[in-house]
Parts: sequence; structure tokens; C-alpha cells
Amino acid sequence: MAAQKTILRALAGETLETPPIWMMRQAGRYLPEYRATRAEAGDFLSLCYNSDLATEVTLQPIRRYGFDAAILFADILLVPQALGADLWFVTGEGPRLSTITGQAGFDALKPASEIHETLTPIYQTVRNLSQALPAETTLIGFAGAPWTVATYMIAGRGTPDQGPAHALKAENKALFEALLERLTDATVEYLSAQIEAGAECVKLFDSWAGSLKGEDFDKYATAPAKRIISELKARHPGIPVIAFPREAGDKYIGFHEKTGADCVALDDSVTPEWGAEHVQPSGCVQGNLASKHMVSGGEALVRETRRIVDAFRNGPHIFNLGHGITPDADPDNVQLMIDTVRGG
Ligand SMILES: Cc1c2[nH]c(c1CCC(=O)O)Cc1[nH]c(c(CCC(=O)O)c1C)Cc1[nH]c(c(CCC(=O)O)c1C)Cc1[nH]c(c(C)c1CCC(=O)O)C2
Repeated sequence: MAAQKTILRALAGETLETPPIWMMRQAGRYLPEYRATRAEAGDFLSLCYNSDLATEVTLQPIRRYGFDAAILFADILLVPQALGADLWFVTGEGPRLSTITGQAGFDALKPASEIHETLTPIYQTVRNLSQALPAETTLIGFAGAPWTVATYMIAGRGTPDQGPAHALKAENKALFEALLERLTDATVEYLSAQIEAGAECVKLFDSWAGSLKGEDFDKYATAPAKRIISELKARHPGIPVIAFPREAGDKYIGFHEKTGADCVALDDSVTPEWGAEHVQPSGCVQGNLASKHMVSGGEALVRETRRIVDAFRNGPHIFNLGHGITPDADPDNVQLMIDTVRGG
């Protein structure tokens, strides 16, 4: 029965009449019901670790819009925290972590096998969701890709150009590579536990893949994704994986084949026509409406939504944004996007 779900059909390579749809950050601050639950939880991390409230916010966009998939409510930075890093969020600014700048910081990290102690409430959220979701809705689990997570661990915060991580890569390659290895192992552990708890598909977010150039991209974005995907599929045969090497540009070409991903998510720096020509022949693609349309709406939203549906019409496609929806988005524009995708 599970294979009847539209998202799973697209991930299996089927071309559907109407593409299934979900949205990155669909549970988020643009929704008044999210803001209310977030206020009840206190802060963002308390919300992530409260299984009942995390289940509630995951379900909110499903109730409101009937998306075809729900994505677990959590964050990519819970893995560093589970490895022993300090993590906190500064309201209006973003995440802060204790930094890894040398061997001592790395040596203080826990082994990958010990992350579950911290992450048990997340697995409970997945179990709750697999019970609570409508029969047609696919449950997506996720993790950050090793490079992207490492950029936050090395800098201790988000950075515009990932400078500190590039500097460590240049100055202490052995330490940098050991950190990526630890994160690769931890990611396999984390996603595997989500699958055991009921996730039907997992997505790997490599939000900063675009800042890796040439051989660095192959070594630090492609190779870890390949190892994670092959180990997950060895443990859980048939589990579909979505890879999101954001702003990969030309490196999107062949990413399915090189990593074993069932679906490659495209950001909005590439056109849908380019994606249909160069990436979709290799397998399912996801994307790629610019998030700004969720703020501005109107004719441009309808036109660009139709353009994406048309461009990807002849192959497997999951409709999504090119990146997460922003807090200033208008919930009515989300409905307009869905109506345009489903109603033509
Ligand atoms: C880089 C990254 C992070 N987290 C994530 C990424 C990769 C995807 C991307 O590039 O956006 C992934 C993520 N973060 C969140 C989800 C939940 C599922 C979803 O609805 O998509 C997912 C999949 C919730 C969240 N994660 C965060 C929020 C906002 C927190 C709040 O309620 O205050 C949400 C809903 C916070 C967060 N978390 C992170 C940052 C940089 C921030 C602060 C920036 C911001 O405020 O938007 C790290």
C-alpha cells in the first residue's frame, strides 16, 4: 500500500499527471499556529525536543494545506549537539555553537554511536507522526549533510561564505576530514534510527554545497552523500533518499548516479528548463520555485508555478520551493501555489 503514496511513486521514478507537493520549512514562523505553539514551548530547541509539540507543528501545515508529505520538525544542528557541542539559538540572529578549531575540540566529541541518548525524543516524534498522519501523506525524515553541519561546528554560527570551514580545510586537512568522517557516521546512525521509527523517505540537506568548488565538491559533498546513501540502503533496502546539494550548479548533473540518490532537489538558481534537460533524465527531481513568490504572490507566482510544472511534466517531479519558506511569507500565497499546481 505504501507505494501508492504520490511522493513515493514519484521517488520510484513514476511520472504523475499532477506532481505531488510539499514545501521546505512548511512548519514555520509564517504560520500563526506555529508561532502560538512555539510560544507555548518557550524556545526553538525546547520545541524540537518536545515530541508532542514537535508532532503538533509538523501536522499544522498538513491540516491547513493537505501537502503530500510531512517533514519531521527538528533541526540539522541537533546532531552536533548530540555529539557534545553546546548549541543555542539567538532570536532574530540564528544558531550559536561551541566551536571546533583544533584537535582538542575534536577529541572532546562523542562517538557517533552515542548520539541516540540526546536524540531519543526526535525518534518519538517520528513514531507519533507515523501514527497521526493521514494515510496518503508521506513522512520525510532528514539530516544535514556533513559539510554543511561542519561549517556551523567550525565557525560556531552561520557564515556568509563558510570562511572558517574553508580555512580549516586548508590548514589542517586531517582534522577537517576526521570531523567530516565523524559527521558521516553520525548521520547514518541518525537517519537509520528515524527510518526505524517510521520515516518513509529521508532528505540530506547540503545547504552550503555550492561553496565547494571542483574536486572539493566531489570529496566533501558527493563522497559523503554517496557513503550515507549506500549505508542507509544496505541497512534499509528500498528506502528512498532525496539529496539537496544547494547551489551545486553544473555539479547537479550526474549527482543521482554519483551518490545513488533517488531524487535531487534543485534550488532556484537554476531554471526548471535546465533541470529538465540536464538532471531529470537521471531520476526524480524536486523544486524549484523561488521562495520570494511566497511573499509577493500574484500573477508572477502563478506564472512561475505553471512554468515549473510544465518544464518537469515529462518525468518524475515533486513540486517544492528552491529553499525554505521565509517568515514574512503570506499563508494565502502558499494556498495559491498549491491550487495552481493541482488545478492547472
Ligand atoms: C542550515 C539549516 C538549519 N536547519 C536546517 C537547515 C538546512 C536547510 C536550509 O538551508 O534552510 C533544516 C531545517 N530546519 C528546520 C527544519 C524542519 C522541517 C521543515 O519544516 O522544513 C529543517 C529541515 C526547522 C527550523 N530551524 C530554524 C527554524 C526557525 C526557528 C524559530 O522558530 O525561531 C525552523 C522552523 C532555525 C534555524 N536552523 C538553522 C538555522 C541557520 C536557523 C536560523 C535561521 C532561521 O531562523 O530561519 C540551521
